[in-house]
Amino acid sequence: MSSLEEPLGFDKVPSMSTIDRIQRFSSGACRPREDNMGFGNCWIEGRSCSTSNSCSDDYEGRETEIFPWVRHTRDFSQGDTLNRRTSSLGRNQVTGTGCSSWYSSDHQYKPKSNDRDKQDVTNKFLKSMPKFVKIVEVGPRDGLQNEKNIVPTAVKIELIHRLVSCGLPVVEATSFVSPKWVPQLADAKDVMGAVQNLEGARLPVLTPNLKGFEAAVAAGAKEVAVFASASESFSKSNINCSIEESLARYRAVTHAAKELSIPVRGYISCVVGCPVEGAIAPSKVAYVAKELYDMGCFEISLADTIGVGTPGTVVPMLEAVMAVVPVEKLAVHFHDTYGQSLPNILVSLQMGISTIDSSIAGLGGCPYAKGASGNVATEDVVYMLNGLGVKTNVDLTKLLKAGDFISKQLGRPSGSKSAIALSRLTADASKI
Ligand SMILES: CC(C)(COP(=O)([O-])OP(=O)([O-])OC[C@H]1O[C@@H](n2cnc3c(N)ncnc32)[C@H](O)[C@@H]1OP(=O)([O-])[O-])[C@@H](O)C(=O)NCCC(=O)NCCSC(=O)C[C@@](C)(O)CC(=O)[O-]
Repeated sequence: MSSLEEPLGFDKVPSMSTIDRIQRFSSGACRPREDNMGFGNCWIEGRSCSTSNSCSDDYEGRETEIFPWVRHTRDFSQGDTLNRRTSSLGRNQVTGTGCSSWYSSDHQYKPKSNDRDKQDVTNKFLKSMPKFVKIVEVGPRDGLQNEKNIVPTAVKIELIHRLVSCGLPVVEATSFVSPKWVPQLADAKDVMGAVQNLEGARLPVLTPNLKGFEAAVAAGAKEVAVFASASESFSKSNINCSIEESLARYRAVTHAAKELSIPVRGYISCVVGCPVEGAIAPSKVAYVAKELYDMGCFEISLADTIGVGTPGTVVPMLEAVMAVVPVEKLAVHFHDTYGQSLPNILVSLQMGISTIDSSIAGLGGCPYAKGASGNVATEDVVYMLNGLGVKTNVDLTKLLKAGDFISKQLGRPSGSKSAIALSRLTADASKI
């Protein structure tokens, strides 16, 4: 068994208990870290991209807007069973019409008024949640870059349209990388050309160097992402250069992007484990994060490329990164190889992160990371966030349809557990 086949656990990090760490970070989740605001210019964040969406001020006004699942007043006698169930199932919320089941009010947790201790526990773990989470959908790019059979361009374009119509604020469209390295996305120019004027979502693309950046801009991209690694070995295998060389390339990209007022997101791969090097030190991740932030990336997405992280390793990694980059500039990107994505997302939320990457139907994987499986499924993330009462502005019913569409195109079942469970529920309901 390689070291990576063992879950990376809490025993690998120094003293302080996980709960202590979570508590330390959760109380200040909404506030900028004044002690760390002195570096890293934020020039790139001019447009509508709100990364401070964990703040309730930011959110308050939006509740009256377009959160379809927030409303519980549909007339279910008219047959809107799926919407009813998908909008309420994950939560302690009862919208039922007589069908008594495990999610009825009998099963809600209701602390008694004199039961302050229990109420304190609930508050401790749930009150620190951000009010709103921005989901960055990476399916069309991360999801499709690893497919054995190349997905037709028209299907990619249709998928992007469907995802945007779900209310997802960001849909990563494709990559302007070498077609020799990633033939699956060799049609980047055609995909971008077809969606560049699509409204309702930002559509960033991956660019590994200046050549890719120029091609992306020429094709109509209005936002890009660069992708570094916390592991030397992975940097070599993914982009054929060292970490330092990659940072120099990305400085050239962010410089060119600044001239054109194009926002640049920065990814860091292998933030807890690398397929070659094993466990990665949090300090290495923090180093790369600070470099990307200082060169002007408006957001840093921390990627557990091979999905080996557990809350035991994710918490200290986030702690190290949050010491050098403000929490509202961070996103998390989990692959679900060991089924750890949702617990990892949960602790990330508790630590104040409010931007989550995910992929429709759990598609995904990196062609240069042996053992990397799909990303956490967007449907599962939205289901959990609904359950926590955290807003996303994403319509789960439409999301399920988009997941169904791409799963059928790929000829395999969805990788989303929520999608599978909810589709059974719909099938059962239609028999009633
Ligand atoms: C970075 C390179 C290009 C270096 O590749 P290289 O071979 O070292 O590049 P080079 O500069 O020596 O050039 C070789 C050839 O590639 C061409 N070339 C050079 N750049 C480009 C470009 N942008 N677009 C198109 N062509 C390009 C260049 O013009 C030349 O063409 P030739 O003269 O031989 O005909 C290559 O390694 C590459 O494309 N790697 C991309 C790998 C990749 O896309 N991986 C998956 C995405 S990252 C990921 O999934 C992780 C993430 C983000 O999701 C987070 C996580 O979960 O970890």
